[in-house]
Amino acid sequence: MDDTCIEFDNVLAGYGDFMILNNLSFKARRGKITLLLGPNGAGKSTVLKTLFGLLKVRQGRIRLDGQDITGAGAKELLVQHGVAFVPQGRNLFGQLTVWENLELGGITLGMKTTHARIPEVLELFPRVKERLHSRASALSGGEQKQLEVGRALLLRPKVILIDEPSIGLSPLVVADVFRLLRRLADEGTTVLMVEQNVKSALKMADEAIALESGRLVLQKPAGDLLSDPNIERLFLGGAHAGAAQPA
Ligand SMILES: Nc1ncnc2c1ncn2[C@@H]1O[C@H](COP(=O)(O)OP(=O)(O)OP(=O)(O)O)[C@@H](O)[C@H]1O
Repeated sequence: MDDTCIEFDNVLAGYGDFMILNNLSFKARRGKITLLLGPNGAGKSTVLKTLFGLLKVRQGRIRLDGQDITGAGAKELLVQHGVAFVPQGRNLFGQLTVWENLELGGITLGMKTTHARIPEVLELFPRVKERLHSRASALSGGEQKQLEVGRALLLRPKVILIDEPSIGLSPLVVADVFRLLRRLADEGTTVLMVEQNVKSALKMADEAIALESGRLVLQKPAGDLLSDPNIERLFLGGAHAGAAQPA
């Protein structure tokens, strides 16, 4: 059986007249964690935004479980196709409480279903659970990221797009977030993630995709890349770091 969940087929997309994804094609498997790598500006975040309908696809197709979703908007993707997007940075309503942020996350479900699901989600995040009535802005960075992931999980998504979840978090919290993503994938959720913390992310991911100038330059099992002696040169010092060394 074909286990492709996400498929980019020759996708051209960008901002205004400036194209960032240049005929990008790749596949990500169902129930796996696929990591998007590449130098700054390669188009990694743009892949997530384009998939989530925030950028227009100028050419090519995007498919989800074989269904053409090209041109679908964020709301349709979220509600009808079960795609959740956790963008980079802070995306909570800081003045509202943890509970209120969760209620807003479930707005498309209706309050009855949302209230029934909130306790399930909180079981995953004991520290957030203890602070239900605190303002979201009063939580630590790690707790806020956990709340954002929890808010996305309320919708029981089949696909999670997550952009640099480790930014601003301590290594211990990053490990918690990665463990959670691993567990979700093992339970069948497809995860497509951008992460600068390349070595830690490769340890928990299944597959790695590398972009350069909006094109696919490599797709490999994450473990193979982790043991590749060129990894430092390729992804930790920028794609051209080796070439830039003085003779
Ligand atoms: N809203 C925007 N308007 C115009 N150009 C943008 C916008 N957002 C991003 N870009 C440009 O698109 C290119 C790709 O950006 P993107 O954020 O996808 O890269 P990235 O691979 O995720 O990089 P990074 O690792 O630095 O986050 C960059 O040149 C960036 O300047």
